[in-house]
Amino acid sequence: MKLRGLYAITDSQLLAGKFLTYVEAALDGGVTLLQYRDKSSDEARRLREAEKLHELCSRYKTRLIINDDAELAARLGVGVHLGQTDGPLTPARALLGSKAIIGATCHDQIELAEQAAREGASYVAFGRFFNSTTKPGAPAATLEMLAQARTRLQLPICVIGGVTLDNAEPLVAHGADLLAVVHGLFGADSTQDVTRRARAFNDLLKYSA
Ligand SMILES: Cc1ncc(COP(=O)(O)OP(=O)(O)O)c(N)n1
Ligand SMILES: Cc1ncsc1CCOP(=O)(O)O
Ligand SMILES: [Mg+2]
Repeated sequence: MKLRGLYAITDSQLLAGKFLTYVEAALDGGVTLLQYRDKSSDEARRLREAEKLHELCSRYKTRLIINDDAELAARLGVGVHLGQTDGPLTPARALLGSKAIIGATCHDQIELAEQAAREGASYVAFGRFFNSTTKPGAPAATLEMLAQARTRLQLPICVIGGVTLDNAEPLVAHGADLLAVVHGLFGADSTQDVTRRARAFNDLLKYSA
């Protein structure tokens, strides 16, 4: 399976009161991966929301990824995204099986990505590339690092952090396969604009590979 396209990531604050309508609008425009990212510890709500997203993703044939929580991913039979402090990849792979999509945060370090590849990651994520209101303190990565990573890694490369329609093109030109976006997608004023943005992100990835 080729992992290339828009990687939409939910944000519980930004999507308050419009969670499912905005997510469905994005799916309508085309989403390769959807990540459920909720940093709260309300486990019951997290399970409920993840189940709803799972249903929606099944309808749109989009793969769901759970941020941070391999146990919840296993419960739903979906993928997981793990940061450097979210637990090791090898047991997550054993828990979720060989077909699950498992992503790893690598900040700006190609060595972390090479290690993640050895441990069975399905894609590696670098960033933040731009200022991010969602995660302002994330370590900064550069286009030069991305180009280097492209030459050294066989895995799909995901880029994250302040990605918008106005700044995504150089990321694609330097080797990104997946554009991971929160505000640049869900910060729209209407569902119609979310769908338009999703289509436009996908168009950026269509013609180069
Ligand atoms: C696609 C993608 N890339 C990076 C991250 C960041 O993961 P992490 O460093 O664990 O930070 P949190 O998102 O958990 O705050 C991500 N979630 N998704
Ligand atoms: C989770 C995460 N990791 C690095 S930046 C970031 C936030 C991405 O959100 P936005 O697209 O709004 O900058
Ligand atoms: Mg994490």
